[in-house]
Amino acid sequence: MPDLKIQHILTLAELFTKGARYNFVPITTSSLGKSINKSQQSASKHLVELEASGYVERLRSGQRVSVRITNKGYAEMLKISSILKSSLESVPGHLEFKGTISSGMGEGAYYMSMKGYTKQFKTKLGYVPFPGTLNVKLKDKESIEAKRSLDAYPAIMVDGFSDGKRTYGWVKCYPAKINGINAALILLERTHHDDSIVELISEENIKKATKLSTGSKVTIRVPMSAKITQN
Ligand SMILES: Cc1cc2nc3c(=O)[nH]c(=O)nc-3n(C[C@H](O)[C@H](O)[C@H](O)COP(=O)(O)O)c2cc1C
Ligand SMILES: Nc1ccn([C@@H]2O[C@H](COP(=O)(O)OP(=O)(O)O)[C@@H](O)[C@H]2O)c(=O)n1
Repeated sequence: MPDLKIQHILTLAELFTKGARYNFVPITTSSLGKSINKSQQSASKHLVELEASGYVERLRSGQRVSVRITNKGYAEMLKISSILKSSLESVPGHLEFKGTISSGMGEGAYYMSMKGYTKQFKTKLGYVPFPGTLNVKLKDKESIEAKRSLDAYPAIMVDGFSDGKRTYGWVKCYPAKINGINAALILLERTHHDDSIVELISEENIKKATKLSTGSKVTIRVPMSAKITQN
C-alpha cells in the first residue's frame, strides 16, 4: 500500500487536474489550499512532504513556484486508482434480509386486488401479482437496518390514488429474489407493520411455489444499483 495520506492524494489529484503530469505548472499554495479545502499553510506543507518523498518536483524562480508530478507520483496514483476501482466495482450487488415467514390479518389480499393498484403493477412491474403479500419477520438487526436503508435507493413507484371515498397510499417496489423466486419487496406509505416486517409480492404464490409455510426461514436478496437518491 502506498504511504500517501489522503491530503497528499487530494493534492496530487489537484496537480493532475492543473496539468502537472508532464509540465512544471506555476502554483500558489493559497489557490491549491482552496481547491482541496485546506489552509494555505497546510497546502504548502503537503507540497514539501510530497517533494521529500519524491512524488513531485518543485522549481523556484523568485516568488514563483512551479510543480511537476514525478513518475513515482504518477505510479502511486495509478495504484490507488486501481485499488479504488476494483474495490468499488466488486460490491456484492445486493441487500440481504433474513427472517421467517409470518402471517398477518389478511389485509394484503384486499389491497392487492384493487384496480388502482393492479393496473399500475401490470404496467410498472410487467405482471399482475398474486393477490396478497408474503410477510417476513426479520430476525436480526442487520436485516432491519437493511430495510431502513432501502428507502434511499431507487424504486419502482406505484402511486397512491383515491376512489372517491378514501385515499390509498403509495407502494415502492424493489425487485427481489426469495428462495429463488422472483418477487418484489414493497415499502408502503401506510401500514400497520413496524420495521421488523417486510412484505413481498410476486406473480406466484410464494408459499405454494417454495413449499414453505409460516415459521420457515427465508433469505431475500434485493439487487442494488450503486445509485443513491437524495431525500
Ligand atoms: C398494495 C398495498 C397498499 C396498501 N395501502 C394501504 C393504505 O392505503 N392504507 C392503509 O392503512 N394500509 C395500506 N396497506 C397496508 C395494509 O393495511 C397492511 O399494513 C399490510 O400491508 C397487510 O397486512 P396483513 O399482513 O395483516 O395482511 C397496503 C398494503 C398493500 C399491500
Ligand atoms: N406472493 C404471495 C403473496 C401472498 N402469499 C400468501 O398468501 C396468503 C394471503 O396473503 P395475505 O396478504 O392476504 O395474508 P396475510 O399476509 O395477512 O397472512 C398468505 O398466506 C400469504 O403468506 C404468498 O404465498 N405469496
